Amino acid sequence: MTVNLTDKNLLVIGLGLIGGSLAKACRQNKIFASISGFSRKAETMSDALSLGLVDEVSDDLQALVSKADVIFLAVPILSTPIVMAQIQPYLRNDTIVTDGGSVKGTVVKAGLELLTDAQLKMFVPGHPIAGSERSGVTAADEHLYIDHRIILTPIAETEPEAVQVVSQMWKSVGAEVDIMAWDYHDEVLAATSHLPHMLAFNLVDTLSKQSENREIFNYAAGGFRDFTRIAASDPTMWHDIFIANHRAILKVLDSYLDELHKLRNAVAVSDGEYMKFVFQEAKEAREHFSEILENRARRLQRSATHE
Ligand SMILES: NC(=O)C1=CN([C@@H]2O[C@H](COP(=O)(O)OP(=O)(O)OC[C@H]3O[C@@H](n4cnc5c(N)ncnc54)[C@H](O)[C@@H]3O)[C@@H](O)[C@H]2O)C=CC1
Ligand SMILES: O=C(O)C(=O)Cc1ccc(O)cc1
Repeated sequence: MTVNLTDKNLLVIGLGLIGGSLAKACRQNKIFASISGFSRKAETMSDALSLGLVDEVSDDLQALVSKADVIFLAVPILSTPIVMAQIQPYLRNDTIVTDGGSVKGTVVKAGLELLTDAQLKMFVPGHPIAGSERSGVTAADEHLYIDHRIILTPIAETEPEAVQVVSQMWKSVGAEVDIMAWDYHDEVLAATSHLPHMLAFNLVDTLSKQSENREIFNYAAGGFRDFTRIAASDPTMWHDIFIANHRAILKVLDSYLDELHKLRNAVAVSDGEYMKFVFQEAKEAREHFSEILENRARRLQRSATHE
């Protein structure tokens, strides 16, 4: 079912990479009747206005929230409960509240604690699996979400109609929407996103502290260059993610450390057979992953040509 968003107002709170990109894409594609923006710093709000990301900004959060039909929260994950508490008194019962935070447990918990029963019906936690190491209002990119997945994690109280509106918003900017339970989301993302970021921060920090290894940055190519890109991600955002999802991250980190120790021992005793076994399994996993990605690209291509 297609939902009409063209008579609705979108309010984006947090005008950085994720919020700014959604606002810009929705504005350029004329998805909503109007797009309002709010961010902590006045300078970010005036930049968002002059960069054409939003139609209006204001420091009057009450007025913005009162007229919003859909509110997208795109602030660091530990700031999300604070912002939710600020907007809650002004939410209408038909205003949809959604977000883009990388950890869903914290957002779901905040919603359950702060929102009324009526407001919970309109609560649709979400997470775009799209982004980069860049942050801030100037990083906003209207193409960011094209062909990327968005995970929505509605709770038992969420009305299907609210999920439909949020799905429609994301599809309108070129994304694909998946629905998942919030706790499963946090476990999956701990493994696929949070652990790799931890390894990148740790590896780049470790090597940069070894003065004799400074030279290696001059020769950073291929794999290590990718690690350095990820290690340039925003420290506040990742501080919040590691605190918010620590239980799931520790679980996957511990099993990773066990496997790393086994590989270390194989290197120590030159157990080539074990090494080859691990490398071969990893290669096969990557080939399987590439196949999934290619099939997905073909599927997206087919649905684009049929539209
Ligand atoms: N950067 C990425 O690649 C991705 C980030 N996310 C999630 O999206 C959310 C936003 O991340 P980014 O856009 O990358 O961060 P960002 O740093 O680019 O933007 C965040 C914005 O929120 C503002 N802000 C912070 N606290 C605020 C408050 N209390 N009230 C109002 N505004 C406030 C900041 O001033 C900034 O303008 C985070 O929860 C993050 O986990 C999700 C997917 C990808
Ligand atoms: O830059 C990268 O490689 C990313 O992985 C971006 C990213 C960061 C955080 C998320 O929650 C989702 C995507």
